[in-house]
Amino acid sequence: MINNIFSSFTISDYSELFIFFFVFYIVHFYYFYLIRPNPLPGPLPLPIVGNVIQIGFNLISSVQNFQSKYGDIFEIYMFSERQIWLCNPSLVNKVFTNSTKSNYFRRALSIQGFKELGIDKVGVVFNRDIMSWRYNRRILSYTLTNVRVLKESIKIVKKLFEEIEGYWIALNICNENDNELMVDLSQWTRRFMTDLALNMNFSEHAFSMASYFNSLSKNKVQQSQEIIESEKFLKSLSLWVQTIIFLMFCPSSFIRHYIPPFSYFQLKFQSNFNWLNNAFSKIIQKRMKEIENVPLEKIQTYDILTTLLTVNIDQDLEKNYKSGEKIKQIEESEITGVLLEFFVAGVETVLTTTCFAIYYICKHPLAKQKLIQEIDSEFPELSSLNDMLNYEKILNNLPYCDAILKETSRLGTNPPINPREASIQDEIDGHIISKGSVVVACTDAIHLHKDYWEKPNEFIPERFLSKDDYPLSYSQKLYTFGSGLRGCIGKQLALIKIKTFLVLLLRKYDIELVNENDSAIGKSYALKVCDRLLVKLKPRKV
Ligand code: HEM
Repeated sequence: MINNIFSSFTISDYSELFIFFFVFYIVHFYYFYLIRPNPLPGPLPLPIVGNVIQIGFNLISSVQNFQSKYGDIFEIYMFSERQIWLCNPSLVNKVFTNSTKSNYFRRALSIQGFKELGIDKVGVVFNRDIMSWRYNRRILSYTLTNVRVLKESIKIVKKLFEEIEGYWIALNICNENDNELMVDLSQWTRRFMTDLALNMNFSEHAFSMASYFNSLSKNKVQQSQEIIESEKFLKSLSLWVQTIIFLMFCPSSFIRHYIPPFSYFQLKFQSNFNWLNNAFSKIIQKRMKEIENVPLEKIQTYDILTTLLTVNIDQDLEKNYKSGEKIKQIEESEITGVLLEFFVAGVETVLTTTCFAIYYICKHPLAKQKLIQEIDSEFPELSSLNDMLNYEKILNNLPYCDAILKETSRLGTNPPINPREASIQDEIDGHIISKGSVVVACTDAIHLHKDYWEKPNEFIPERFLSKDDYPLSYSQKLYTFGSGLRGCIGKQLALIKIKTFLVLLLRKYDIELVNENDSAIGKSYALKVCDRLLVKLKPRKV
């Protein structure tokens, strides 16, 4: 019977049917939109895509536009998901609380693609299993704040800085006439921080600086098998970061698997993920064998992998472990997950902060001068600079450098938003937040809020030093590393890496922007990025 009805249909009947269903869908969509519970101001969503088209390719400026139109709290539809965006420090206290009873404990990343790869159950960043997250976080916090690991990071920065200087010298930076060299510091820093992360994670030398040097110089570093392998590994890691972004912004499993070109990317990313897992597994197995029969006190490598593998026999951790539970060894699949996360969370953030800081001090000569004075007075002997660079000094004796980094990351907040999920029904600023809602702390907007920051768009590191001139408690409103239970566990390590790099660079080189009008801060879809930082470097004569 139904067959008979359809077979009698003409093309115009099909068109009318389509139009009918389409109009029905639109009316249904807006009817339910208009009667939604707990409405907030916000842009009118379109069916299926929500506000994605209004946001376009620039999330950061869209937040600013929405904030100026709708105020500090508004709603956005990412496809069909309603999200509540918060752009005021007074609204995010609950999100960033330290309380273990936090209602916003889970990061809002219930993403089908993450489930398909299994990364929603390992590590910490994307882990949605609270028990496993809690266990991993404790072990990782211990690892990333371990004094031996932090001291080791200073050693590796020094070693890699010697390597980078070698390339600069070969590129003729230090010739006798003191000719200065023009370098794109964003490219060099990208390679430096990537090699640093690989060194820190595995104690394996990486070659992305060498390979970059080869692309610039006629006198190439020998293209060994190691360089080629390392390049392959680094490309694969960069694809991995793209995988995460792809999965976050293309949530539909059907589209990813069956609709070109998404299906092409899905396949490419999946096989890259398999390749990386395999590569990590080989490294982990090899290291396990190396340390198998060595007593803990004899182990001299303090990279992150070794620390994770020996965590169950480390007495310091046992002492800190209050619950009395026995520490079990962290599993191989977990270690792979964790190390992959560190590349997503800990490379781009570190390198952009470093580049932005250099950019801002070049734009603000007075701040540069104060920073150089601080560094010179702390590390007076250039000849013995390497011996003087120690953990305590880097950590505690550079308050102006700390203020510069705070101000830099306030203006260049990365990531600019922090999405969390409400675990129970709650209330923020008199608005009901229903269970499961996604609440987004817009940290970039918070850091530029005109009611909370004096001259919010200006670079004033002093605001983090002087309580008299700047009466508001600024540091408490700074969420560059997040805050509370899900706050960044790599903060100390990141600061040590960046500060050591800055000390070495500024103690040895005069640095200026090639073009004063260049802006180092570019924008990708969801991150502030530094694609180009052209500077002139000249060895200092002190
Ligand atoms: C300047 C550099 C860095 C910045 C600006 C930064 C920023 C952040 C932010 C904003 C969060 C989210 C916090 C929250 O939700 O409250 C975070 C989380 C995290 N970061 Fe960083 N980070 C940096 C460096 C690093 C490094 C070097 C590592 C590791 C090697 C790292 C590992 C992590 C991890 C594992 C988390 C997730 C913690 C959890 O979910 O429990 N970060 N980071």
